Amino acid sequence: MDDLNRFCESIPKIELHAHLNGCIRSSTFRQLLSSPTDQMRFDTLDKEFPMGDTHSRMANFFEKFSLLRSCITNLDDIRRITHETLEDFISDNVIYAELRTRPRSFQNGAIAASSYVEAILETMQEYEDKICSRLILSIDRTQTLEQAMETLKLAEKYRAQVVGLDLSGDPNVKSFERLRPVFDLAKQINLSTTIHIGELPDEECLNENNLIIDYKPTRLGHFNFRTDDQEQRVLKEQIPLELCPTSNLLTMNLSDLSKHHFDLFYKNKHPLTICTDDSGLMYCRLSSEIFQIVQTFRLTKKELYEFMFQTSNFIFDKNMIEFCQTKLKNFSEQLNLF
Ligand SMILES: CNc1ncnc2c1ncn2[C@@H]1O[C@H](COP(=O)(O)O)[C@@H](O)[C@H]1O
Repeated sequence: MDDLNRFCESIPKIELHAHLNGCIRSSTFRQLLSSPTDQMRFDTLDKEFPMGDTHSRMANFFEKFSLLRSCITNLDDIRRITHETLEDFISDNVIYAELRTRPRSFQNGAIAASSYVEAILETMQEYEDKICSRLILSIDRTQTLEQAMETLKLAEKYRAQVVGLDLSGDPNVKSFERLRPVFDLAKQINLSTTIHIGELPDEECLNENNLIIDYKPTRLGHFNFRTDDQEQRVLKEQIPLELCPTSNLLTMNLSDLSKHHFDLFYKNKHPLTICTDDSGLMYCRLSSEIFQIVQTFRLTKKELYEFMFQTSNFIFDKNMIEFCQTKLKNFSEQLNLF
């Protein structure tokens, strides 16, 4: 492993865009789906992502997601996934992580969505001395306004560890306008928000981008497809962007990372963070995502250090900014970096 790669591994890292059920290790998925009749499900997950355009890639992506979610059937499963996800981030020197998930109930509602959230929060708490982790609750684009409101209520109930609200799911479903009242309420109670934006190149998606930018969430996810005007607005408003290289490359159907919009926003000194999105599904780690960016866009060690430092400014739990910055400063002093 070369020096730069090692540096990307050892630098204290911040992960701000990781979907919990997208982080399931494939070995765990296989164990959870242990019945022989599950061969079809294994085959679906093993299928390579199709070549095709963004729409067909996205369809395949979401088919895989519903499979991953289907293997979590009780609270022990979600505790295990949380535990393994945190272990994986710790082994990659991640010091602060915001995980996101859509609350769900089990056994036809006998086990409530609040128990799902509590199981994750308790597991996070067990790891507090090894990694600082916080939870973002996701609203899925297909959900009703009432369901979304329930998620907001859960976020309020567990406010100490739940630090934000996310909108995600199949971008073919344009639902921001319908769900906006919930996001307006989130703003009123000072709950941070992050919204997936610009995941498809179609006109409807571009139209929805305008509504999302008008709302001005705390952070935006991906922003793969956008108009020049939308790009300028996000730059002007300085809305931090969560970029996920492997995931973006795959869904945007880009031949190589040099065409990724990291370049444009980085050159404009825009607030940015590099994230994994779905490390289990994409077989990626945060250090390798960062390494690819550093290598492709020729960032120096100092630039990467500064990049990580600026990322710490827009984590949702503002009480932990100092913690992240101290860890980074200690790292640079130990290595005599500057
Ligand atoms: C291109 N990337 C993406 N775009 C949009 N939504 C995504 C996503 N990656 C993941 N999700 C959303 O997160 C859910 C899994 O996490 P939880 O089961 O809630 O923990 C997926 O079902 C999907 O709706």
